[in-house]
Amino acid sequence: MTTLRIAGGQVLRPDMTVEETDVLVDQDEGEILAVGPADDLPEADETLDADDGLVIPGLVNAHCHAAMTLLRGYADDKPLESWLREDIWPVEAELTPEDVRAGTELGLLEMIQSGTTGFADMYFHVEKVVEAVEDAGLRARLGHGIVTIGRDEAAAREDFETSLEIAAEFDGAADGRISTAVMPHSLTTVGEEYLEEYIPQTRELGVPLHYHANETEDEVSPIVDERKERPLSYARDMDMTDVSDFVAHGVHVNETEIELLAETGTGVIHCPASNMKLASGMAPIQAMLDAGVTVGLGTDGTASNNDLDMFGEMRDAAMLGKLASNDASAVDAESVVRMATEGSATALGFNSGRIEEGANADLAVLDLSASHLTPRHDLVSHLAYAARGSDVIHTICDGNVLMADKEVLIMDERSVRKKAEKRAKDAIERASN
Ligand SMILES: CSC[C@H]1O[C@@H](n2cnc3c(O)ncnc32)[C@H](O)[C@@H]1O
Ligand SMILES: [Zn+2]
Repeated sequence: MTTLRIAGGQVLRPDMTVEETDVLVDQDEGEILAVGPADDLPEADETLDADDGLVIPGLVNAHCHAAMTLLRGYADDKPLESWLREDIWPVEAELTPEDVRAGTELGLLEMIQSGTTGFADMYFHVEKVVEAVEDAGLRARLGHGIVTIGRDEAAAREDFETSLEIAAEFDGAADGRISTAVMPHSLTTVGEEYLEEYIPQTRELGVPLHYHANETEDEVSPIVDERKERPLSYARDMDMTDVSDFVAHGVHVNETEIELLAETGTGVIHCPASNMKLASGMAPIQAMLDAGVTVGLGTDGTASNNDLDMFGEMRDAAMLGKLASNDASAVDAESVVRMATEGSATALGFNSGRIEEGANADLAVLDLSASHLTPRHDLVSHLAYAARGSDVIHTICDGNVLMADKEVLIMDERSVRKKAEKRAKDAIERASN
């Protein structure tokens, strides 16, 4: 057995207490072997110094489109519908498989540098996303996003079938770090006839569903007008609210839908920065937490955020949650730290997000010596309100050190950035011709 010790740090435990202790990792199994004082643990093959640092579970970005790093800053300050149709989709139509690979690599680099070790991704050319994740050493639930509106029947069927094939082919890839889901884009961009036909096949395959739901009012009202029922009630009718399923956004949900989410165990991935930037609305997160809904946290794509820093997302979630509830005690520091760790991991079906024996060895270490983290009254407060992705010094996933002392070991940072820069410019140029 090859072992790694993360030594001398303050460690965030699952009950949100912080204790000075060491973490011992079995690198072959990619699991945490033990958490305990240095003197009680056996010697390890390798040691990572966490002195003056805070050891946390690797953050889990439970909804994103990693390759959209290519579109960061390309189209800002517009609402969802026109942003997608006028700006984003025309460029995405030009993206080649190698563009998706380059954009995903850039996204993964940013994740590693900011302490994210796991994520869920909905995109296309997913075989390239798989390659990038395999090489970068992260953990991910991946899927091909299905859109049927505006497509003829053959193309719509092909899209759904691609999603099923991708989910079947890559589930368990990269030694189990990659799992999959079938990913209809949303309840308004995929036709009912296709959901009726293909959701039973998804269930047979045994993978979860992931889709955008109740993101904007404009997305809710056509469903309510046409069907006289709420979107998530329609989703339940379509067998799309299993305990393994998770929806992105859940901004415009009413009390009945919150109950439905809690009863079925369907996860909700809160994306506060995207919701603010696209002016989609304020999700009732405290009400969902009170009802017992599994709530995770995601950045969405970098074209609507504009970064993949989960520390920023925690802060945004806490701030927006208070505003939405008109209550300063709502969505407190502990709640957002839980969302970004255990909540997201549970929604995605990962055995991560907790530093305890038997959990995946997915970890991040922050340098606490920065002026913006001084004094240290409450480290959970610092995680939620004061820390930044750039405070992360070490990132470990599946027991492997991906970044040590801020040096990314798994990819060549400069060439990843250079390649993405060129491919982004070329794709936008092709789209404007
Ligand atoms: C078909 S692959 C996924 C698809 O989703 C688009 N997208 C990015 N952000 C959002 C969002 O907030 N709501 C809905 N759709 C979004 C992305 O551009 C891809 O086309
Ligand atoms: Zn999205």
